[in-house]
Amino acid sequence: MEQIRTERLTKRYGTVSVVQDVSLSVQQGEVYGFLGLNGAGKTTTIRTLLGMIKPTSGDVFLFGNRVSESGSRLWNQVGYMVEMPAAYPGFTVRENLLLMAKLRGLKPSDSVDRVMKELNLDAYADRKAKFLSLGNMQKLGLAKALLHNPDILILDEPTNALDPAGIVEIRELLIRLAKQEGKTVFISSHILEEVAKMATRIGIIHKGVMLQEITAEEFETIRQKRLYIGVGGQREAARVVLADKGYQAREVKEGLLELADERAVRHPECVAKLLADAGLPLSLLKVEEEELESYFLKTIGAKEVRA
Ligand SMILES: Nc1ncnc2c1ncn2[C@@H]1O[C@H](COP(=O)(O)OP(=O)(O)OP(=O)(O)O)[C@@H](O)[C@H]1O
Repeated sequence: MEQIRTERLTKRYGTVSVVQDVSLSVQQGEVYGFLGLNGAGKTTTIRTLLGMIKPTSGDVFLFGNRVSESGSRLWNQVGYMVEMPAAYPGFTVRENLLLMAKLRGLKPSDSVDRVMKELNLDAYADRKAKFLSLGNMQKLGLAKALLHNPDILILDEPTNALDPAGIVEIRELLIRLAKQEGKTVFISSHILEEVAKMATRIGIIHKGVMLQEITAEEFETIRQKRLYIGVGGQREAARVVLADKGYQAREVKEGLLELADERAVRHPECVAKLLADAGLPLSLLKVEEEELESYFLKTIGAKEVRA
């Protein structure tokens, strides 16, 4: 079931298109990773999804309802966090959540206890918001977004201020919410690796334009793999042996050669044997996937070349 859809969404400020003809669709239970550099148009897209700003043209639908025509009813089923969350600084974590629960007309104790547990905020329940670390502030923001157990979660850079442990925690929480509870999660990020670890689908936006939309599986298969071999001081000798069998090798740093062809990546043992037989034993042999960031930048770069 489709939960989020934009149709040729465009937002212009003056003559500048900050978001240009973005069409995307997110099904129930998906974690959609909306990936782009700073200024790519992620926050603007998210704000239009949430009805906070009006599109210049195009449409936004949540649960099949056009956002511009839907009343406040819609927001009972949507949780969101856009940019750095705010909280009442003099209130404790629990008080902030109780207040939010009250505003949402929820039975406070149940929902507040549940989200504090989900986000491991129990230990900070009685700490005033102004004394929280940036990461815990962000968790408080997420807790507020989850308080009413919404079906759609829309989160702008949700792991921005978190430490590595916090990132893993939030990632696992979001995956669980999607997989086990069927929630639909839309998150923006500028870190490909982060998105790749939790998203079922990834949309890459650059300069307001959607460049590519791929599933997590497609992403795994199109990422280039390379074979790295350590040849010590025998670089030239190794190259000659490899070239003789049709392998192209490039030196990436001293004594380390990189082979990009599929034959080498699929059968590194053949490469190792070939060199060992030639009296050139390897000090290292490993297959590595392309750096995620480089894939991201390549995708963006390709667009720039075409433009
Ligand atoms: N109200 C506005 N008036 C004019 N330009 C704006 C306005 N809001 C955003 N922009 C511009 O739109 C572009 C996209 O901004 P947006 O915040 O959507 O990007 P982003 O991908 O979310 O980046 P970031 O991660 O930095 O928030 C930026 O160049 C920004 O300066």
